[in-house]
Amino acid sequence: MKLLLIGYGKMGQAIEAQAVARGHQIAGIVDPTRPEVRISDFDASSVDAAIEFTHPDAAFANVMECLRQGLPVVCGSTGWLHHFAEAQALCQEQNGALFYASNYSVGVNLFFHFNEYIAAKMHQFGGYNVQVREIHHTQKVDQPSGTALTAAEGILRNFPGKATWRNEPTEAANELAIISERTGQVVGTHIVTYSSAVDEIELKHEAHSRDGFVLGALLAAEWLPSHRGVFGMKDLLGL
Ligand SMILES: NC(=O)C1=CN([C@@H]2O[C@H](COP(=O)(O)OP(=O)(O)OC[C@H]3O[C@@H](n4cnc5c(N)ncnc54)[C@H](OP(=O)(O)O)[C@@H]3O)[C@@H](O)[C@H]2O)C=CC1
Ligand SMILES: O=C(O)C1=N[C@H](C(=O)O)C[C@H](O)C1
Repeated sequence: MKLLLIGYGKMGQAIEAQAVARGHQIAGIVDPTRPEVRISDFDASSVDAAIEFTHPDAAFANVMECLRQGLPVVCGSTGWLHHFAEAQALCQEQNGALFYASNYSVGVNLFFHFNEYIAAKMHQFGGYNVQVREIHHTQKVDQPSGTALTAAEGILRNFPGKATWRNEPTEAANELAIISERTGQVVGTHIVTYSSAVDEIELKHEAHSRDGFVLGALLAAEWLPSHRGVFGMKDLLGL
């Protein structure tokens, strides 16, 4: 496949290495270090899929540009989902293809799945409070992480005692606390804790490297060109 990489930081560079190892060609790399290369230089005749891992302030414009150029786009950037409905609308209007996941790791998507099941059971039996904690490297610009937000949304859908989330400890029973920590080079750790007066249950995902995110993004890029619409990891993994 011919892939366009948008963003050539930690994820973009890791994706390039695994993509080449899987037999793909890199049709172009769009990044501030290469101002001469633009998304508008590419279309469906030169690129099978674009993979976007940039910055919360850049992702929306990049995704919109890909859709306008008729490029299937796999986006992993976090912190821009307040614009997601606009991207969905353009995708539908253009009969395009957009894939988004706050986390491309297969393990994290199983973690989301089990977390929703546990949240529903915990609420059913009562007596438990719940909290989300995420730990990342100090270069991360958005907070809470996209993954923590997806986990929190899964809890809010299944644990009716919680109505909203707050990115700090909270005493309000109807608020779900998301605690964010930034330290060292931590790739990404997410912990959901259910605690009662008598015990505690923890669901934890710890990424040992970026390889799991990269593999998931490449699987999405290989799957997306034969589909039309807006998709996520549940579609890819059949969860
Ligand atoms: N969904 C998932 O599974 C994962 C998501 N992420 C998310 O992906 C994003 C990128 O992460 P990561 O690679 O670690 O970040 P990095 O900061 O290492 O890399 C981002 C790159 O994008 C570049 N960039 C900034 N603006 C633009 C633009 N308008 N067009 C093209 N490139 C641009 C940056 O350039 P410069 O430095 O010059 O600004 C930098 O080279 C983050 O939002 C992160 O949260 C990360 C890992 C997994
Ligand atoms: O910025 C990162 O590094 C990561 N971002 C994603 C997020 O915000 O959840 C996914 C992963 O945790 C790494």
